[in-house]
Amino acid sequence: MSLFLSLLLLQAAPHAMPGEDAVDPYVPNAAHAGGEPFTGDAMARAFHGQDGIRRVVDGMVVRAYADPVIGEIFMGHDKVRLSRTLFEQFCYLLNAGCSYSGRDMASAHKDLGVQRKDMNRLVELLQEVMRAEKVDFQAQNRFLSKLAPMHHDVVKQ
Ligand code: HEM
Repeated sequence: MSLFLSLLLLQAAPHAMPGEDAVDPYVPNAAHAGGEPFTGDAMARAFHGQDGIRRVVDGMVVRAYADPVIGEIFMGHDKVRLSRTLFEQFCYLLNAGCSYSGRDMASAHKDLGVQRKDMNRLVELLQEVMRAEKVDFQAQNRFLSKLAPMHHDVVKQ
């Protein structure tokens, strides 16, 4: 793609990083993150700030794409965008100073056919990376509880 076209697309989607595929237009909204952020800075500190959250997200994304159980669902989807929007979402929910610019959970997952077992597997991978990041166990569980209600929008009913 020419530099001119890349710059034009970046202007049309102001949050997008170079190399991201275009998605259908939508209006960004904090409610798309699927939950209210924690209050105070305890959770952000437990995840070691934005640098720690970045390590957790990148570790989870790498594991998800390579995973024998759920890798197939991720294959062919834009890893650059997913890494960015997932980071924004986690950082927003953990009250670590970000806003979320991605799609709502129902729209982002509507054609993926995610099943309960896939959700369980992703949670296992997230636990693995939170442990590697040495996130306090109680904070891990608080975060998982924040994500849990989103399964209604993620898992195919
Ligand atoms: C609570 C659990 C989950 C959360 C919080 C979550 C969060 C997200 C976010 C923030 C995005 C990006 C939205 C955007 O860029 O506009 C996304 C996309 C995606 N998610 Fe999830 N997700 C969850 C569960 C899952 C599961 C269990 C799977 C599959 C095993 C999955 C597979 C995907 C895929 C493949 C995409 C890319 C869709 C696309 O490119 O159009 N997600 N998810």
